[in-house]
Amino acid sequence: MAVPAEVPVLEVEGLSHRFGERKALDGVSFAIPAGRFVALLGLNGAGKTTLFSLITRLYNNQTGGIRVFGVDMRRHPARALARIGVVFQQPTLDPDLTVLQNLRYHGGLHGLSSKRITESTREELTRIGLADRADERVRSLSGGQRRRVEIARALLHRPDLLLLDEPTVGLDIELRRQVLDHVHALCRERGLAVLWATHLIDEAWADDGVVVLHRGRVLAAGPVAELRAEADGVSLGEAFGRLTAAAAPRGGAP
Ligand SMILES: Nc1ncnc2c1ncn2[C@@H]1O[C@H](COP(=O)(O)OP(=O)(O)OP(=O)(O)O)[C@@H](O)[C@H]1O
Repeated sequence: MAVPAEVPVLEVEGLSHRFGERKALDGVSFAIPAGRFVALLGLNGAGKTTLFSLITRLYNNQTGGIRVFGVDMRRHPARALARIGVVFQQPTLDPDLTVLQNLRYHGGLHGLSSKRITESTREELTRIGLADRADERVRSLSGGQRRRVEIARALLHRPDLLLLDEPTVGLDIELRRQVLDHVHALCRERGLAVLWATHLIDEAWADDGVVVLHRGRVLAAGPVAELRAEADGVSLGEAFGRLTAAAAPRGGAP
């Protein structure tokens, strides 16, 4: 179905979430258009994983709305979720299965036909340069290769939005750069919208978008360049530091 270019791939509006007395998210709003890489920057406990859990419907949103290409997550969860791919914080590949078996299993869970799984796995493995490792056990791959297989797996059903929750944890500098390069290329070449949660400032590049999440609130959202310009041209790290330092501590338990 053709979608007007102006409809954001992801719209989050006024989203709040509590764990008992603890407010983990407080009126979170932002949008991501097609082809955009957006870094969700936040310190530990900022609410990044809670936000991902709401977007992937692990939790029901209590207040506010989530729309994927205009499809309301609460009213039409299956339609909205079908357009999302997710890479979790913790590795979720089975190390004793081969790369291909891991991918085929996931494709089956998404209800893809055997033919479509074969086509998609071939395409994705070629894209990440691991087509010749398809029949090896995941255990024999490096950390960076495993991460790329997880990204390939998340793309098998051809989603429009890719969510990655701190996907470079445990990777060295070179592997981190490779994974970042790979995901940026997916945005450019395939028009994928990406939400990349991280506490590492340098993972947001100059041309990316950024959402600064702090203690459950969005302190800033927009292009990295705009955020820096508003802070008199300082680095993103400095701008982030100023924003979070200026934010008044919230009442109640953090
Ligand atoms: N299941 C839960 N029950 C109670 N409190 C929770 C639960 N999950 C998260 N929280 C709290 O909600 C807040 C946000 O946590 P969340 O895990 O979303 O942050 P985060 O930005 O992903 O942090 P990290 O970078 O450490 O993973 C924290 O105060 C956390 O303690």
